[in-house]
Order: sequence, then C-alpha cells, then structure tokens
Amino acid sequence: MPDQDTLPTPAEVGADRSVAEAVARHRGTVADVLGGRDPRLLVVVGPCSVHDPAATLDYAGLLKDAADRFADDLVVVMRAYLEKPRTVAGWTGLLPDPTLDGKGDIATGVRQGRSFLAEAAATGLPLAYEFVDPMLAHYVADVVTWGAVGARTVASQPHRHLASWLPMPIGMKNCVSGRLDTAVDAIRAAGLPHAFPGVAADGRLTTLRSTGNADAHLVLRGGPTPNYGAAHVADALATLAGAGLPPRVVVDASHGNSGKDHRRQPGVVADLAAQVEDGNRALVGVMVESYLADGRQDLAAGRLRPDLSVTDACLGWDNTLPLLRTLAAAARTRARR
Ligand SMILES: O=C[C@H](O)[C@H](O)COP(=O)(O)O
Ligand SMILES: C=C(OP(=O)(O)O)C(=O)O
Repeated sequence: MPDQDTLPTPAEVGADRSVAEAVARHRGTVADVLGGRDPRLLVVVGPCSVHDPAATLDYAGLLKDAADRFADDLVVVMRAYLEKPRTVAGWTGLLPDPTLDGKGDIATGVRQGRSFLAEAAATGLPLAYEFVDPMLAHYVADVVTWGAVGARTVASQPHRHLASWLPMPIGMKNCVSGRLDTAVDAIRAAGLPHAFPGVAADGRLTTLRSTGNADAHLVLRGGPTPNYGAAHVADALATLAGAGLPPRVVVDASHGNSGKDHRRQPGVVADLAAQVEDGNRALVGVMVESYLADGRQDLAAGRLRPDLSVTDACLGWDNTLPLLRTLAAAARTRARR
C-alpha cells in the first residue's frame, strides 16, 4: 500500500482523451490570435484561484454562455488556476492543498484537481493555468489551452524549460518589480530547445527534450505602478522588437495594474478597449480576475462562501459581463478598420 503522501502517477489520474481534440483546436485558435491570423481578442478571465470546484463550475456555465455570445469578436479562455504562487506564504491552491488548511494533501489534490479540470473542459471552454510547480504540470498540462509563468517565477530556469516543452501558448508575466527584461529573456529562453528533468506518465523522473515554444509572449501585469496605458504598451512592443521578438502583448487588468483592487479593473479594461478600438493590433489579449461575487474573503474567516475568492479580490459576474461586451465591441471595431 502506498503511504498517503505518495502521489498517483500522471497516468493514474488520467490523460483526458475526450477533450484532447477540442484542446488542440483551442490552442491553435489562441496561437492564431497571437500570430495575428485571427483578428479576435483573447480574453483570459476567471477566478484568481479555484477553492470550490462546484461553484467554479457554476461560474464556468455563465462564462460559456457569454463566450458563445461574443464568439465573433472574442476568444474567451477561463482561468482554472489550481496553484497559487505566494509572495511569502499563504494558501498555495487546490492541487497542493485541497483542504485549504496547510495540510498539503497533494495526493488528494491532484485527483480532485483533475476531476475539476475534466468537468471544466467538458463545458467546451478553453482553460488557462499558471504553472507554479513544474512537477505538478504533468498532472494538468493536457487540458490547458493557455499557460502562464507568473511574475514570481519568470526568472526561473525550470519554468522557462518547462515552457519550452509545453504544447500551448505561454504568457510570461513581467516581474513583480515591474521590470520587463526578465519576461523578455524568459520568452527567448522558452523559444529554444532544452533538455531538463521532468515526470513521465508512469511517475518516473525522466529527461524531457523540448523543441522550443514559438508562442511564448509577454503579459503586462503592472508592478508597484501600472503598465497598461498606451505608452507602456508601446514601450513593451519596442522592447520586444529590440529583442527580435514578435510584437504582441496580453495585458492583465488585475494584479499590479489594479493595485489588487478589483474595483479598478473596469477602468483598466476601458483603457485597453480604447487602445484596441484605436487599432492597436499588437494588443492581442486582456486578462480579468472575475468570479461569482465581487471581492474576496479571508481563509481564516470561518465558514467560507463558495462564491467569493479566497485569494485576490475578483470582479463579480454582474460586473464582468459588461466588460466582455465592451471588449467585444472594441475588437469588432478594430477588425473592421
Ligand atoms: O494572484 C494571486 C496573488 O496575487 C498571488 O498568489 C500572490 O499573492 P500574495 O502576494 O498574497 O502572496
Ligand atoms: C499570481 C498571478 O499573477 P502574477 O504572477 O501576475 O502575480 C495570477 O495571475 O494569478
């Protein structure tokens, strides 16, 4: 009998063949948006973290309806983040800590996380995921359409190597300090072939050999001050051009761009929509942290609400829908220019 800390192998928690074709199609669509072959706007939207799978699936249902409604203008991808990077300490997400209390029952987390991802993918929505622990990537990557390397790990060689191997577009976030150069280096590193250690489907450590990820791109998430304005976007594009990289950025309306105040996200999105409407085709995507209810709650608060974020504050659904409408209108105007 394995002890309770022994993890199932990636094969035991299952590659999901039923959604493989759809995931491959979604990845191609996102790559087409990033490459300018599809004029629509990528919108990566959803909760900061998943702490209640059932409530998050309710959210997915609402988002799927909206994604279908705006499908002529937007490619909507849902944040399905099961790991959280921490500045110092805090809840690290459903995969590493499914009981939300620091017990770290990762074996249960990978099983629960997989079954949540399978159900979320079955809605037909493409899924976004931040790869925080490179080992855990092997449990989830097959259902992910758009991946992120976050502001706290973008300097890490293991994350860059992982990104070079993962079969989906990867957004590299600027550092928490606001500096862009580390993310630009990460895009370059991810574009190259590497050999590095990873986990095989049977759980054995193995040597993975990558060919490079041609769809790695920059995500502007702000720092101590925001970097979503037209001048910041132009500056980022010039930095990318200087590094010989394609001119494309996704801008995160949350995190450093909203000072972690969810009420500021609509203003950021309005600014981004104006840039899109003005014809900026290099602004390929927008990220929004959104969930069922506005705001956040502390994990220590006692009985948790299923509909309220336990990590960063999110915009509630009622305040998210108008943003999707605004972004869709802006993308439509840009496509007609
Ligand atoms: O996206 C969520 C948080 O910003 C990230 O996990 C860092 O959170 P922390 O600064 O509260 O640790
Ligand atoms: C942690 C996140 O972002 P960042 O790395 O930009 O802080 C996130 O998107 O959940």
